[in-house]
Amino acid sequence: MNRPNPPHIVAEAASADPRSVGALGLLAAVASRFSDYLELTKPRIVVLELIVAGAAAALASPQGLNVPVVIQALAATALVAGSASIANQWLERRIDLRMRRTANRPLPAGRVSSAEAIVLCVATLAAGVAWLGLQVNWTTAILGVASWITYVVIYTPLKQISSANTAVGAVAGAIPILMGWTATGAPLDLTAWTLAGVLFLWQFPHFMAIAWLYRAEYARAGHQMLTVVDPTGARAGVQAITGALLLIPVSMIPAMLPTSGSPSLYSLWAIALGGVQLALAIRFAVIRDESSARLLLRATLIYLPAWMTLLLMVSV
Ligand code: HEM
Ligand SMILES: CC(C)=CCC/C(C)=C/CC/C(C)=C/COP(=O)(O)OP(=O)(O)O
Repeated sequence: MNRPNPPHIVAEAASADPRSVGALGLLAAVASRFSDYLELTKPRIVVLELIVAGAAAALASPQGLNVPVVIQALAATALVAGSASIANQWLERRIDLRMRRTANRPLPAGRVSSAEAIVLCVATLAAGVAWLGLQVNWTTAILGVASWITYVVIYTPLKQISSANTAVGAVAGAIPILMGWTATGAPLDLTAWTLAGVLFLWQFPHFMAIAWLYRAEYARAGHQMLTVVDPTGARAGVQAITGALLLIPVSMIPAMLPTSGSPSLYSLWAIALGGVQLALAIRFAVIRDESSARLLLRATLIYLPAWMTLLLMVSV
């Protein structure tokens, strides 16, 4: 809201019709407000969650996807996930001021008020849960509430208390893939739990790289991340490797199930993808410098959509 306009906009505005300036100014104000609200929802995490949930829905519907229902499930999941991130940022609005990465977020920077954030949080949660329950099914709605509670009520305060927070956050982060599955009406079978298992394990290499990159900031904020508890990074390296390693056999399970079309092709690619991620986790654990952490983080962000694409390509 308080961002100054670039000079060319100010100059153009000065010579324009006052009515159009008013309209333009209003439009700019609305757009800026909307972008602050959007930022509160951590949209990039939501988008990746929706990609994996959408892929899970496709995998759960070998007979063909019920597109209108799945689109509604994804939109409603985005509302619930967005609400969780708003609640997380509201709870951490003072703590976030202590980290450069988060200090300019809409709440700590004062661009959005507490009252606005609370209204948005409650409205998106209520709309998302009702939408899921009434238009999709109540199993998916309950999973959404479970993920919201795990993230907001357990994970967020636990960040200040114990490095076990990451495992709890990983549960919250893995639930949306189950939501994509149940949105189709399919029961939670071994394949569904396997997908959730991969997403759960994936978060260890993903986050240990981040925990290393921002270890000084986390320490300043009082967050008990593993790289704060053990500043050498050795334990973070072990957790990154453990997650990346266990993920390979778990990601193999779909190849053994009857729903899989080309098991050997799938296995080969899944081992290759998981292998690259594991190699980078080992490199990070051994070197423990900024570039090895950044490379691992980038690899994790590629792994997930690549693995889901692979699953979709080879499944029935
Ligand atoms: C324990 C669980 C997790 C933790 C603690 C965590 C934490 C973080 C943090 C702090 C960042 C920002 C990194 C930066 O600013 O450089 C980040 C980036 C990201 N995370 Fe996670 N994350 C977790 C799980 C997930 C899950 C489940 C997803 C989605 C499936 C996800 C998707 C992303 C994406 C797409 C980015 C890049 C976004 C950007 O560029 O800002 N994360 N994560
Ligand atoms: C349907 C539903 C409720 C889905 C929830 C999905 C979701 C928001 C997953 C996030 C996983 C996670 C632990 C992110 C890090 O938060 P952080 O607080 O460590 O990140 P920060 O330091 O950037 O705030």
